[in-house]
Amino acid sequence: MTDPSHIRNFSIIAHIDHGKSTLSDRILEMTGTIAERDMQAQLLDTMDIERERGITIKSQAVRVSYQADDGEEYQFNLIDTPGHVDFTYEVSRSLAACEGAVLVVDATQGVEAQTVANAMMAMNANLEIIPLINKIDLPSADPERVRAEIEDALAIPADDAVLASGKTGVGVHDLLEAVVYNIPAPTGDANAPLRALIFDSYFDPYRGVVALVRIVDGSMRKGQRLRLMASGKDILAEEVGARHPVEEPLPELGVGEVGYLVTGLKDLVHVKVGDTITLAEGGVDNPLPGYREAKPMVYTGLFPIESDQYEPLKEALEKLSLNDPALLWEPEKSHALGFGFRVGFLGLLHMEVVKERLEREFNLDLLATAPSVEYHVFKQGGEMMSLHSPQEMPDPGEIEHIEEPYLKAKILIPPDYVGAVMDLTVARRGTFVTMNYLSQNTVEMLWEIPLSELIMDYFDKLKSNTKGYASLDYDFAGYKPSQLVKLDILLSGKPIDALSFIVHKDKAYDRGRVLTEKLKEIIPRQMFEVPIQAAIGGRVLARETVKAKRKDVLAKCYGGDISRKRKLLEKQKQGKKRMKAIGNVEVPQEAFMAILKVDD
Ligand SMILES: Nc1nc2c(ncn2[C@@H]2O[C@H](COP(=O)(O)OP(=O)(O)OP(=O)(O)O)[C@@H](O)[C@H]2O)c(=O)[nH]1
Repeated sequence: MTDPSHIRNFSIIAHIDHGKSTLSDRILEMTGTIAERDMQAQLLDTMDIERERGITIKSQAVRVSYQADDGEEYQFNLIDTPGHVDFTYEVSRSLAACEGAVLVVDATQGVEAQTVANAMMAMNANLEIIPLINKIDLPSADPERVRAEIEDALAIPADDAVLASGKTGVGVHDLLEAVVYNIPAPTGDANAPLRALIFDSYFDPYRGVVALVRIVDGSMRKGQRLRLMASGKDILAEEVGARHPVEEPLPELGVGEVGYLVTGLKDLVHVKVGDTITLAEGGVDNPLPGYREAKPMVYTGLFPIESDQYEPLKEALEKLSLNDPALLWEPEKSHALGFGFRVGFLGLLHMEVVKERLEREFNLDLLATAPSVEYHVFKQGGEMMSLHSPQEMPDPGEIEHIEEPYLKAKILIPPDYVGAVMDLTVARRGTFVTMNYLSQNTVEMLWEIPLSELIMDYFDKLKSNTKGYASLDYDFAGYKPSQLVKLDILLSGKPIDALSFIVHKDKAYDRGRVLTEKLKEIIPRQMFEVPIQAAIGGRVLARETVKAKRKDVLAKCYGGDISRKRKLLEKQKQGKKRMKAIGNVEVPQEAFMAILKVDD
């Protein structure tokens, strides 16, 4: 057990890609936690997908010993947090376990939307913030401009901001010293009964559920009987210890320490992140303040391409949810696609990551329908139903009104792009709220925008309309009434439930027209003509036709070049993987996502 005066618990927070993970790697290396030869880039990003995409999805906690210039040895508990807005809730959990935060700002990019959002979260959690201007090795780095931006935009004094490069290691020693001197040591009552905060949890196939904990009062020992206060569940502490990041068992965890607890439970539901752990006997009555639970924002249908993969898909979802409380799912049946699941995600990135994991780690071929949000449909007579899928939409005659989720969106841009953001966001039914200058180079615009519009490729459009300068952060604002209708897509005259979507009345015609044009490009020619129609109720708004196939594909090869012929067949086969026969029409995956890509 370390004396709390020699413990420092901190998070590293930043806008995406500003270099948190690289900086964490360097800290592990420079404190000798990981020998250089064992160093793998982005060590804390343990999931394959995290490493490949260079993004952090799950928070990670690691304990580091640091021999400071004052000759004393300190225990640092460093918590790497995700930067993407989908995973904001992970950041808030991590912050609750810390006394301080290192706010990383890229010296070439300056303050961006999630820099502001994360800094706000850290301030609200009363953390001591150490600003760090990163990537100063880059020729385009402009630390003085960024220093001014941190002060103007965030009101954080930045005279003493650490100048560093996670890549070369310069400035990292300064950072470690700043952590010792600026971040307060944890305080807590060692003699009081145990109170510990669960800030993360995961499922270990051999040991069951492991909770990551921060001890606030008292201590936690192996063999103790403990109580999870929110779920009322009693457990036996099978093992406690610290992560370096390899787990090292310890006899006990004391005040201020961060570590892990092997709970012996087989189910993640009882181990709620944000819950307080106390003693089963003689414990406390008042839990620590919890924090917000993750709630899915977008829903999509996931269907196996081969119907015999339904059970394996269910098992895979069960396994993934063990480790991802934010993932919600229920069975869904589509006339067009058969049996599958409606799955709720925190956002589009979360959705992509989960789909990719299901396909890669569980070897499944899946078809995903276009993401949708949760609508509130008020029926005549007052009953409210939550709609996760356009297919569940009641008949218009039964509906009194519909409400949809809105977001408060914050967009940071250089002043030149205000007009471009206005045009795009108004076209997406956004309502302008206010705008102010954070600094000479940065304008902050606040908007209210329907979530359904945001998930339709809004961010990519925003980026391309502002030459990549815009950054975006958002928060749930609440539900508002909206004039929404269900748009059906018909192939060969039959409505295809899995292709229908919900759209604002005023946009229905345009979106229907663009979508039928897109589908005409996407759906391959078949042996017969395929009419594509967009309709509301029985009224057709737009129509296109996929012409019948004229020749055999192989005819193109003139019988000569064998390798080309093989390649062509190979290509066809791969294409097939992502196709699903709906009636007698082969429909590729892109058709389901085409609605997200309609231009305004
Ligand atoms: N030149 C230079 N590049 C850096 C430095 N730090 C990080 N990078 C690069 O910047 C990119 C993003 O770095 P990451 O460490 O993955 O950023 P992150 O903030 O952890 O990103 P998320 O986990 O996705 O939020 C990578 O390509 C890094 O190689 C630095 O100090 N100098």
